[in-house]
This record gives sequence, C-alpha cells and structure tokens, in this order.
Amino acid sequence: MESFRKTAEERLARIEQLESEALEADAIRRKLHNQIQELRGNVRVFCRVRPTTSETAIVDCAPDGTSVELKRSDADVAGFEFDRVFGPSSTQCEVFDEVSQLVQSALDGYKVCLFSYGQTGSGKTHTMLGDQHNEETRGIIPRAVAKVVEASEANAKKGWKYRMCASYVEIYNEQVRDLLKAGSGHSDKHSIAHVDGVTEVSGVNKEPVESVEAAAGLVRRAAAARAVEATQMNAVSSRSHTIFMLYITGEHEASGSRLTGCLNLVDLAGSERVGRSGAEGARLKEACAINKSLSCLGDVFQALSNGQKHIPYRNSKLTYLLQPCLGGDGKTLMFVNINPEAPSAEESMCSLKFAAQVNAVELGRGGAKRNIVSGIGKKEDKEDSSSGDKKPDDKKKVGKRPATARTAAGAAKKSKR
Ligand SMILES: Nc1ncnc2c1ncn2[C@@H]1O[C@H](COP(=O)(O)OP(=O)(O)OP(=O)(O)O)[C@@H](O)[C@H]1O
Repeated sequence: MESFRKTAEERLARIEQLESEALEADAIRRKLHNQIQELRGNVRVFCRVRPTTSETAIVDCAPDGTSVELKRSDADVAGFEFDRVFGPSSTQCEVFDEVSQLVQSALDGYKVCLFSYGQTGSGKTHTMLGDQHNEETRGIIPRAVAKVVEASEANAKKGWKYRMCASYVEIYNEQVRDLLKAGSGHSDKHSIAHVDGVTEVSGVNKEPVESVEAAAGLVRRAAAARAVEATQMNAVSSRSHTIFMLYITGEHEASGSRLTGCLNLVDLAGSERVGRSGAEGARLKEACAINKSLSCLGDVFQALSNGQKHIPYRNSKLTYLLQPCLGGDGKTLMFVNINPEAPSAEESMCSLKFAAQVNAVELGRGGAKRNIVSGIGKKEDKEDSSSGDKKPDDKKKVGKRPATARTAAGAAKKSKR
C-alpha cells in the first residue's frame, strides 16, 4: 500500500513537471514565432495580380515570387519587389498559407491587421472573402476564422481557455454601420475607443465565435449585408471599407497567463481615381470619402516611415480603428491587388507606388525607414501615391528602368529574411 502511494505521488509530480515544461516550451515557441515575424517585418506587403478577362496583361510576375513588372511600353517598364508576389494562377490556399503565420500571432496575443488595397475590380473581395460556399475558393476571412477556432481547440488540450468574439463593421462616408445587426444603418453614434490596446466600437454587436460553423454563418450574414453599389467600373463594386474584427482572449489558469490578441481583416473600398470611375452626385461623395480615408492611411504610413512623433491616426475612422495594429508591436500585412490589363495601367502604377511606400515602413523599431531609391517612393511620389484621386506623372518619376531593375525597399527587406 505504501509503495502504491509512493508511485502515485511520483507520477503526479512527473505530470506536474511535464505540464510546466510544456508551458515553458509554449512560451518559447510564442517568443520565437514572434521573433521570426519581426525579422520578416511587422509591416509586410504582398502583391496579388488577378487573371485577365479579355485584354492582354501588361503586368508580369517573375518566377522568384517577389518581383513584379508593369510594362506600359517597351521602353517604359517599372519593377517592384515585395515580400511576396502572387501571380494570376495562384490559389486561395497558397495565399492563405503565406498569411496564416500572422493569424497565429493574433492567437499569441498580438494586434494584427490584414488589408487588401487596390482599384475597383482588382480582386480585393476575392482575396479577403472569396466564395464562402466553396471550400477551394473561399478567401482569407473564412480560412482565418477556421484556423483560429481550430487552434484554440488544440490549445485547450494544453490548458488554455480561449474566448473569441467578433464584430463586423462597415465604414461608409466616414460613418460606421454594424453588419451583424439586421436593418441597422450608417450612423455617427458608433464611437471608436482603445481599451487595453484593443479597439472597441460602441454600440456594435460582439458575437461569440465558438465553432467553425458559427463563425462561417456570421461571416455570411455580414457579407450579405454589405453595401454594394454599381459603378461604371465594377457591376457589384463595394463602396465601403469592411472590417472583420476578431477579439481573442486566452487564459491559462494553472500559470495565471493571459493573452489578448485581435485580428482585423479589412476589405478596403476601391482606390480608383474619380475621373475614370465616372462618379457624380452621391457616387462622387462616396469616392471622395473613400479617397480621403485611403489618403489618411497613406499619411499614417508616411508618418511612421519618417519616424514622426505624431502619427495622424485620428484623421479617419479607418486609421483610428486600426491604430493598435499600425504602430508599436502591431503587425500589418497589406495586399496590393492589381488588375493587369492595359486600361488599368495608371491605377496599377498608383497602387504599386502606394504599396512600395508601405513596404518601406518598419514598426516597433522607432518606425525607422528603409532607404528607397530608383525613383519609387521619392518625396513627390509619396505625396501622389497617398491619394488615390491624384494622377502622378509616373513616367517622369519612375523613369524608364531596365526590366531587371528593383527597388531598394524590396531589396532591403529581402536581406532581412
Ligand atoms: N485571383 C482571382 N482569381 C479569380 N477571379 C478573380 C481573382 N481576383 C478577382 N477575381 C474576380 O474578379 C471580379 C472582381 O473582383 P473583386 O470583386 O474581388 O474586386 P474588388 O477589388 O473587391 O472590387 P471592389 O473594390 O469594387 O469591391 C470578381 O468576379 C472576382 O471573382
């Protein structure tokens, strides 16, 4: 009897020791994962080029997976490098594989935002939402939610108790609308605040996310409620920014550890220039609001890359809402979506320049700026690219560079990997 008791005590002590070692290993895993993410850069830019419809493509993706070229004529070729470039044949699964590490960061307690930027019809909604009824073509939002739910279930075996809830909002003409509240309209009544480093939007539903199915239902409901209006450029063009906000709290009772992460998945409204979109009346007002908030986003990145003390987060609802992810140890991944057809050449150039500017920002290290040369990202370029409705004299600024030319921003980032 005595030997039984002794063996049981020894086994109990061994279990406790293993549990404590597992917890320590988990903390080391989190730390290493974060170090890898920081080495890759807390602001990353991926470029995704959509397939052509009828026109010939003037955008080429190099086989190295990080370079893209916009060819406006034989003598006018602009090259850009990003952290990753996805060509027209890339699948939703390949794209998600590359972003899933940031989803892990949100589970580890970081403030993460992923957003898609580009002209109307360039594939932003396809990338972020995709076809939710189709396993293969569903986009980042449904995949990310499924990953978070699955990972929290796996972590439960290690003693972690995760609680997740989600809001889904739309910003339209600088007014917020709750996409999870049936029949609710856009209103000024929703105020944005930051509580313990996490964004809270007053008066919007925060619904629990307990299973992959429940989360998928929530995403479907919000997608159906999204405001879509026809424009000349895309028959079902989304004229608002939509933000899926996933709040993640993890608690480990035995160790007393607590994590608070959040994942913001943003589908921005189209960045096309007012002239080309043929906007008038209410549509013109929409286009101006869209351009204002996109330009505020550009201003925030410019202030960060200049290492400015004051970052103008409050200048738009979008930037204020995303503030925790756009500074400090927040993590941002921007998709620049490109339509490779000739009529979109000027919009593509604007989008690529904006993306090159964002690519030069580094968070959590005093916003130190990487050196940018080769014409892309010069002061005058940044002023142009921060506003979607300005038409820069691209030829003059980008110059006619050989097809092999690369921006130093991309090269600098690459050398860090
Ligand atoms: N990579 C892709 N592969 C296949 N189809 C795509 C791809 N990207 C976009 N499409 C298709 O192109 C069309 C326009 O794309 P999408 O609606 O995603 O554009 P958008 O940038 O979100 O436009 P808007 O700003 O007007 O909302 C859709 O029919 C979409 O399915």
